[in-house]
Amino acid sequence: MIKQEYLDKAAVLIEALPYIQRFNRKIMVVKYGGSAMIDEKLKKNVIADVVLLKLVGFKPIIVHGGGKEISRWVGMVGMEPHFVNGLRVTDEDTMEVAEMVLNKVNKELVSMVQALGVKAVGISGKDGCLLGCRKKTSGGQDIGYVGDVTHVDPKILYDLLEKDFLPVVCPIGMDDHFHSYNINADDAASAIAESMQAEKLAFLSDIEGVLRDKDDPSSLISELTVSEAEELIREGVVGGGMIPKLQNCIDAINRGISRVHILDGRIPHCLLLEFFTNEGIGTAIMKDESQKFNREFQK
Ligand SMILES: Nc1ncnc2c1ncn2[C@@H]1O[C@H](COP(=O)(O)OP(=O)(O)O)[C@@H](O)[C@H]1O
Ligand SMILES: CC(=O)N[C@@H](CCC(=O)OP(=O)(O)O)C(=O)O
Repeated sequence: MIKQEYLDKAAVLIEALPYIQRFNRKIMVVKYGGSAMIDEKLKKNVIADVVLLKLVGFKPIIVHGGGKEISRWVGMVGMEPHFVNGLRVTDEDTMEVAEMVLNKVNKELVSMVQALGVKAVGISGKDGCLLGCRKKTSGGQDIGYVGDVTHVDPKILYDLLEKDFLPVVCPIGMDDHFHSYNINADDAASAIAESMQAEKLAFLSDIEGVLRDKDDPSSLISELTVSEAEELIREGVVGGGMIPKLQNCIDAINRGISRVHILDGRIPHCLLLEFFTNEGIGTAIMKDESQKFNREFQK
């Protein structure tokens, strides 16, 4: 007997067939945040969705975080994690731990993809000079080896896609002097999506999407134009990590990505439901002139 979960997936995909054909071979960047990697089953669900996207003809690229795991290891080696405006203060020791942990998470995700029969290659932003950066400061404050992406060289990603590999990228970059920097994974994902003019950019987090009241999941805003998103930031409706995330979405749209999505990576089949159903499950952000309330499979 066929398992119900496969039948559900098949139903979503059958409904989405015209869309799948229209966007065949288009690049999708999926930012998979550490807060949505809470257990093995959920991780497997997300990876299964990404693999399915690849099998039906898209070209997905995973850019992952691992903030929670880095903090756990920083604690294990007897240091205290510190953040300024959501960015990890990264001294030399922290940089070493962050790079080790992100590489570990990277290879775990690669294994999970490969366990489903699709070949993946895990790289950091240092490989092939993918992510060039310079030292970032936060409000004039020195926060150590935190990088601002200044340049993306996507050649390595095009080469991997061309050879049919699924790229898995961790957010470590290099400056002009080949020093390693810790880059916020949202920044890395949007920089990559912009440089490749991806069809889609999706941020998987541990919240339903953008909420009018952050403690009330039923206040989910399903669709937002850039102006509305800017207003939510100005009015203080969004706070914490959602401010830079939404700003990244706005910037990505202003730089040519047509739709960007913020969704809950803890929901089974979140990517399929967001991309391939008219209602979606998260928040879709789009240009001001886009047609709202008619996702038409997120045109
Ligand atoms: N209006 C809002 N809607 C949704 N999330 C919000 C809002 N305001 C603040 N947040 C916070 O932003 C967080 C998401 O950002 P962040 O923790 O940086 O995500 P991630 O670690 O997955 O990249 C949510 O968990 C929530 O606590
Ligand atoms: C500079 C900075 O803060 N870098 C992040 C990189 C990982 C990340 O962004 O992970 P999530 O997506 O899981 O938050 C960090 O060290 O936590």
